[in-house]
Amino acid sequence: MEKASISIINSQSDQIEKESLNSKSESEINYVTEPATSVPKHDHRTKVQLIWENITYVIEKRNESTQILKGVSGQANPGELLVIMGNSGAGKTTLLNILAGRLKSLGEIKINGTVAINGTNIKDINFGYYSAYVTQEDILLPTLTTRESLLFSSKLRLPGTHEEHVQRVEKIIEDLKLTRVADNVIGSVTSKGLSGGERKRVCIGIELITEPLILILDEPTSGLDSFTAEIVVDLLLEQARKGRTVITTIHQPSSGVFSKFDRLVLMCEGNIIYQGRANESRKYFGKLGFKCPKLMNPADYFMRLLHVVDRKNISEDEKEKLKILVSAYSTTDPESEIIDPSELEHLANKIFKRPSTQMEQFKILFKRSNINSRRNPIFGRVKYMQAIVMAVLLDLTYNNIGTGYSSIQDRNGVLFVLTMMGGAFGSQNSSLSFPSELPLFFKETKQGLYSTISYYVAKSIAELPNLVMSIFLQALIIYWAVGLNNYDASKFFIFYAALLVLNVCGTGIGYIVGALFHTETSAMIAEPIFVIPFLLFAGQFANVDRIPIAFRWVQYISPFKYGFEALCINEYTDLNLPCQNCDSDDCTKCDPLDDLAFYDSLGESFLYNIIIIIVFRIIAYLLLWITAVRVKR
Ligand SMILES: Nc1ncnc2c1ncn2[C@@H]1O[C@H](COP(=O)(O)OP(=O)(O)OP(=O)(O)O)[C@@H](O)[C@H]1O
Repeated sequence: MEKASISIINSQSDQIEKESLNSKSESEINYVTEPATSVPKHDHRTKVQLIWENITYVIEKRNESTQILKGVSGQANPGELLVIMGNSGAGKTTLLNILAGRLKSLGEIKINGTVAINGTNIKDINFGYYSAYVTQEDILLPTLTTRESLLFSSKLRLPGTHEEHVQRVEKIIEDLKLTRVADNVIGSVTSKGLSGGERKRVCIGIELITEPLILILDEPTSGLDSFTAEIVVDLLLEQARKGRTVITTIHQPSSGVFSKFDRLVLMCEGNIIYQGRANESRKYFGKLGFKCPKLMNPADYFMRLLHVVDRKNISEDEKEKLKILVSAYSTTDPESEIIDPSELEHLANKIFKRPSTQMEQFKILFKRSNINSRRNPIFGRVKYMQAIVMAVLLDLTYNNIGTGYSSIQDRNGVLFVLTMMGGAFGSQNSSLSFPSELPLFFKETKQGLYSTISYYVAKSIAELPNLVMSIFLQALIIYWAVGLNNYDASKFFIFYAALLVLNVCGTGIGYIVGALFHTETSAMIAEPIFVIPFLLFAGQFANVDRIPIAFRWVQYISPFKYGFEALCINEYTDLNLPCQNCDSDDCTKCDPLDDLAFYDSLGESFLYNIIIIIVFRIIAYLLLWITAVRVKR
């Protein structure tokens, strides 16, 4: 589309709206320069037209250049639902991401062309402030309810009092017809929750919180049945009718859904081959000789028409068809309406402000993580179950350990198993903690809703209470059933503290694994690779001279070494145990600590593990921060 061909049409209604806008005070209209006020943030009467011109997307790999988008131009108008369709691999998602400002030239990817809203290049403004992007995947916390998901998002995105947030959320729940499921948990593949359509509506609702002027969606109806898909499309139409500019890709719409589209962009092999009113598309292709049978869904017909069997070896017939479609399109003059560019001149040079301070972010994220760790079985039920089952098993094995000679071996055994469990279980559970939330973290961090440090600190602290409680229960059951320290109550709390510190060290290893491996499966597989060396090279579970020289240093940073040491020092100090089987009082007294070659004091072994906790957590934070920086790019 030539820019020159775009004329300014000021319809009567636009004029009336402009006049009413003009009658408002400057502060009311100019929401852009005053973002930190209360609702509503955007004035709906502000209309935004998105125009993209001559967009090319080229991948240059090893002297080979692949052109994915071949200089496409077009426009999306306020008050309309624009749907992008095309064959698989046509470049729909690529174009959508460029329009949303989510793709930039980087490395082998070269992007050219301009995307502008009302004459302002989106590169010159904080586009995310005016637009919202709904991803194809539903990125939500499965443990939160619909209402909670919207409320936390509202608090993270906008300033305002609790009452204002509640009011805004209730309105969205009502508008999106989610009242019936407002207090139902989102759920996931493994735990039943909302239906696919309801989940999609929650995702859209979350993006509507900031009242964006442009709503961009990637395949919002994927995986939904035709009835549910129609509900979602109706919702998008409602949003468009409120004055928003709505752009979406849609895969296989039913004829009912297709008939609802306002405008249609059809793509084939990186070209736009139709752009205009959806209800005129059938006629357009008919004129070109591609007649859609009367009873056939036009969307199905177009998909068949645009289908390319093998992109690398396009057949002569397909080439001919593509040539006709591309050349016919370039000679058409797609309808052109444009909003007066002066209307949003104030969009330029907009400086985005985070809606909340670090402390506010921390408080909101802490509350959200707290609910998640209470409801997520990995951090809640599973942790308690693990702790109690292992405690019972140890009790059955070491019950009433006594103070005889053989109890030394048993004590070493029970303390060793506890050491292993403490580090390994702590690490295993928390290695899944980040991956389960990373998609949401990436999305929100990309939107600039909070800093990595606020998220990290809030999450680490929120996950502690379950750990503290479950380890306390475990310690309580084991200590008294086994008869550790000959039932000396004063030493119970040191025993518990040593176990807890060890578990917290383990969670540090888990966080590092989770921050390095971004999916639950890869984190689960990688976790033992990180834990076992700490165990194997701790210097106590294999003779030091067996450990390869290159790995001997590992013992000095092994939480297992200091954890086991602390448990043993607490156990054997002041406990008189005979060195051989003998019943008399003058049996030689043993010093198991000497046999174990423990030369640190109790305080030192605690201190070293506390240092390890701090260092591991800093490493995990840095890894997460690096990932977040990469995602933002
Ligand atoms: N970074 C990239 N590296 C290599 N190829 C890419 C890259 N990005 C996109 N492509 C290729 O560009 C083409 C268009 O991709 P895009 O995801 O935009 O297609 P689409 O029309 O959305 O397809 P679908 O409907 O199947 O999702 C595809 O062949 C894809 O493999």
